Amino acid sequence: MAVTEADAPPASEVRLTTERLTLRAVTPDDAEQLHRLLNDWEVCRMLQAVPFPYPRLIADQFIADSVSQRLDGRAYHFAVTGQEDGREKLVGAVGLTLLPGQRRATIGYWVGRRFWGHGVAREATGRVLRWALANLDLDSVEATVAIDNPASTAVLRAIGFREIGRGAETFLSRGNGSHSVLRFEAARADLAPAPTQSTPVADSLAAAAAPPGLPLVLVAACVLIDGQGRVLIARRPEGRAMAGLWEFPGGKLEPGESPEEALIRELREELGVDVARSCLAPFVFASHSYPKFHLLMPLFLCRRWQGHPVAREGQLLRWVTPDEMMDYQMLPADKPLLPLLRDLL
Ligand SMILES: Nc1nc2c([nH]c(=O)n2[C@H]2C[C@H](O)[C@@H](COP(=O)(O)OP(=O)(O)OP(=O)(O)O)O2)c(=O)[nH]1
Ligand SMILES: [Mg+2]
Repeated sequence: MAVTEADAPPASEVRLTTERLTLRAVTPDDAEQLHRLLNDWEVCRMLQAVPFPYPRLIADQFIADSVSQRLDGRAYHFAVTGQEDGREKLVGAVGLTLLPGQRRATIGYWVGRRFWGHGVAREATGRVLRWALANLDLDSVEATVAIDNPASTAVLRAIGFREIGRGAETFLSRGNGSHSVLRFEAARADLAPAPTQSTPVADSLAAAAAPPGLPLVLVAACVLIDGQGRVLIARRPEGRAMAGLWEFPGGKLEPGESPEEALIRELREELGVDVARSCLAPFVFASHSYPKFHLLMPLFLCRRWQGHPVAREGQLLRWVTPDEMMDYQMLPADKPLLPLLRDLL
């Protein structure tokens, strides 16, 4: 998919933090510590592609490969570091490898033995997973765990991975033959905090309009159209439900608001632009059942506004032609609307 991230920091420079840890690109300076931590039978025997003993030369080679893979966007190997006596200390690594052309990736991780039992794998791997689903063109991430590795299985389940099957794989450190493994997968819905709030307006309509049991959520959204017939789309940022998917600017109605009022407020909050009510033309609406709520979303068109749209809420913005828009992974409710928009423009 031809989605360039020119206005986002290049993924090769990504540095992620958690409460206790920093995750950054592996560099040649990590080789010595990495070799010391990984050249440990208890660590190696759980990793498929790591021999035991683990020669220093292979550590150097792994680091050189991971630098070039990161630059090409093929894989992201993070050094997981913590602070000890005021100094940065390597504690483990997390690697994410993209499966070309598939919107899927595999993830793997290890933690040095002396750092076991502190939730490092869970904290670091969960962080990379959330970043990846929000910022790379992915819909799911897979992991494989040796059947005799219950600690790692628990890590994956805690992060939100689901078991999807069993299989057999070779493990370099364990010699010939294949060994039983469990396969896991995590998609956006396994991570995202489900949006639960609905407005009083929505609540009062819910019984009539939504499928049984699903609260109705009212959202107003807008297609901003520029002088060249391009439309503005936004990528939902990390931390939001369905992060990483693209949408039209807008948001939920607050109590007492009309859709137009909500939209004028949202466009100011999200993009810093001012829109007059008379410049909002109703176009179509989306009616879509998500797992936890039913969405009813009027979509307006707008060709005139004041100010230059800027991302005020950490979202990524993109002006796209209607044809280009088809290459973006839009929110599920928006998909039926796209051909209508393309016909219009
Ligand atoms: N803005 C917008 N929301 C959409 C679109 N398609 C679609 O399914 N939605 C859904 C995603 C969300 O569940 C919901 C909008 O909720 P939101 O979380 O963005 O709402 P908001 O901007 O008011 O943000 P917040 O204050 O609740 O954090 O509508 C779309 O094209 N634009
Ligand atoms: Mg919004």
